[in-house]
Amino acid sequence: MNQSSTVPAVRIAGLQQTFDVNGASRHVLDGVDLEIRTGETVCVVGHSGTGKSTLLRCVAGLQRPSGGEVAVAGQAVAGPPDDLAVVFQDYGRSLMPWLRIRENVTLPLRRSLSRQERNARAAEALAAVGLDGVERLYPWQVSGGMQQRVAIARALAYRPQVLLMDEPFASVDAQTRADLEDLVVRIAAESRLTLMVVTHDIDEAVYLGDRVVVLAGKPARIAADLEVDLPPGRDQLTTKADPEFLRLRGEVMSLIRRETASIAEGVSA
Ligand SMILES: Nc1ncnc2c1ncn2[C@@H]1O[C@H](COP(=O)(O)OP(=O)(O)OP(=O)(O)O)[C@@H](O)[C@H]1O
Repeated sequence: MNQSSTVPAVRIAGLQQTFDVNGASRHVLDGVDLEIRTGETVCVVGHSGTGKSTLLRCVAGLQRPSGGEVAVAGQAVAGPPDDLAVVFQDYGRSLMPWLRIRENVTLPLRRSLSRQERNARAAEALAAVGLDGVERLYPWQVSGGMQQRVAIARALAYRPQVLLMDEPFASVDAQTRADLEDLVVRIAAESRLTLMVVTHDIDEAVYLGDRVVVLAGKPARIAADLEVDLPPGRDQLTTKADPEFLRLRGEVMSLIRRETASIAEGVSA
């Protein structure tokens, strides 16, 4: 076994995050430990405000943790890592409306590749997300679901080793969401891409993930780290009716419900 296959794609150890809010200290994450293997998809779920996005931002190098360590491909994170891309929920803010779709996709490659190489990458990435022939349109000339595909294509064109997604499908309708979930399942299966997906949606987490991690508590820690033992080749109808899918979904839901109940008790106490 070569050494690179033993180094986790993402390693989070003893992560602490405290924010200073109007002079008061808010302890959000308390000793989070998580390793994600190369090629694995890990979905992070938890109650609203638990610290899921904060955790993702620490991995993306957009938030400096108060304590602990984060490493991507064995390198300590001190700023946005080279081999990592992020897709956010709000495609409307992440795409530049004054740039055509091709230029939006090639934007992160402007310094590193020639125009010809950039355009070839854009064509390949747009084809991978099922968007051939839209290169010359502006983002506002296509639907919301298509805009989120453009944001995913931009991340893929960069050819990252690790892709982070923060509520990537929260702003699209249910059918588009299912299509985008299937797109991500296909991309993850076809590549060695390592994926960390933050989502509110428990069904989505179990459907996409090789593992589902539940973040809970105030301050939050990992309350559960569950292997998703479902057959490969996921399908919206058969996978979501599989007894193992339903069992896992129920387990995650009860963990989050327990958390919601304890927060409510804390508020009324
Ligand atoms: N820069 C910051 N300064 C102060 N507080 C912050 C900051 N970023 C996040 N927080 C607080 O940290 C907590 C966790 O926020 P975070 O956005 O990570 O939660 P989340 O689980 O992603 O929530 P949601 O599911 O609602 O998006 C919240 O109480 C939030 O207000």
